[in-house]
Amino acid sequence: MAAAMLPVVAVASRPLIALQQKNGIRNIDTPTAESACSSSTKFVVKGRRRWRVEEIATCSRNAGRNSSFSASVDVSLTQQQNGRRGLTTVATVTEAPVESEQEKVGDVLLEVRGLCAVVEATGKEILRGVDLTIRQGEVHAIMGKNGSGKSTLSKVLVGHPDYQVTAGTAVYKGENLFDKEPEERSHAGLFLSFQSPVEIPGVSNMDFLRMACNARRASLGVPELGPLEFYGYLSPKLAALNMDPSFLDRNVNEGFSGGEKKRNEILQLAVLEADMAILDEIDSGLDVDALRDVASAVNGLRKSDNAVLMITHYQRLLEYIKPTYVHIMEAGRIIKTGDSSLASLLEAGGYEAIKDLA
Ligand SMILES: Nc1ncnc2c1ncn2[C@@H]1O[C@H](COP(=O)(O)OP(=O)(O)OP(=O)(O)O)[C@@H](O)[C@H]1O
Repeated sequence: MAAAMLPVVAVASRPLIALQQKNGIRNIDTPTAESACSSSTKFVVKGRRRWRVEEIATCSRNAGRNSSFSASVDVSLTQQQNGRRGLTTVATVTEAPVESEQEKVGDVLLEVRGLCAVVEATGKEILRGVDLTIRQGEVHAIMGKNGSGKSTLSKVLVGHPDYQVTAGTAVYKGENLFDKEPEERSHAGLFLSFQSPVEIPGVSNMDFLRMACNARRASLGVPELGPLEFYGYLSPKLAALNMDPSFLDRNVNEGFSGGEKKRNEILQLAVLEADMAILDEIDSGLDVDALRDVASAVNGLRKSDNAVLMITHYQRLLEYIKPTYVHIMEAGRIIKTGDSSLASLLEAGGYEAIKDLA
């Protein structure tokens, strides 16, 4: 039986996160996971009865996502009967990135586990076990067929009274989100832009925005803004959205066109400087210019310590606001997660195209 102690060369010291044995080689022992990829590591290769392992031929490394590396360990073998030489890959090793090379990964902002929710009035189950982790600095997009539960998820997270949580957890900034009243969630920086923003007759947009802004500032322990100061704070945000100042004097969303309502939602987001913005179909009903304005305003608000969760049906929005992850929701669950290529696949081939993806 061939057995050899093989030095693995030229692989930096990184924690081993996966070792896959190839080509019929069994029992590749690594001393410890930690040292598996260090230059002094020796693999014990057994199991090729008629082949003698000569030496490591190559040990190549490829950069992968998140600065991880995969190493392919090749050895040259000699067939004992006839001396024929061959080359085979005996293992692929996936290494975690060393600390200095790691992309900055933000702290977890929102962690949802096994979330189930029903319509309060009827008991109809809509969410059937949603799992979702959102870190600071990330943009998540949720796509899915009509009626799959996307809006319900966003409304449950902000505490909409139409829904009752029946199972699961949601931890936001380390605290149980469901222990908080909707208002407290908002003060804690959770923001939902509604798919169909409501009109508030009798309340001027300016007063509404200042009230919301000051409530958030009070909860953060920073001084409230008077009318003049607030106008100074608001003006650049209004300009970023290409909104006419006359919108401030009108009642909240009253008589606004669909696109104007969406811009107004993002103006609210900008004023509140939310940490976790949930944007439910902000692209619906927007003309091309409005979509660009709204998307660039959202991009302008992104920081390393906040995050965005957007619900959309179309890849178009994701061309402007680049997602870190794209999730597909079906029947009240997230059934697939990937990068923006998932949205491209969906756009090209519909939901049928992603049905069979692993
Ligand atoms: N308050 C409610 N009362 C009754 N049914 C509801 C209620 N809220 C949601 N539903 C139902 O739950 C399902 C999911 O609705 P939801 O709005 O979350 O879907 P969605 O994925 O956002 O759909 P769309 O892409 O069409 O906006 C739908 O069948 C909807 O009719």
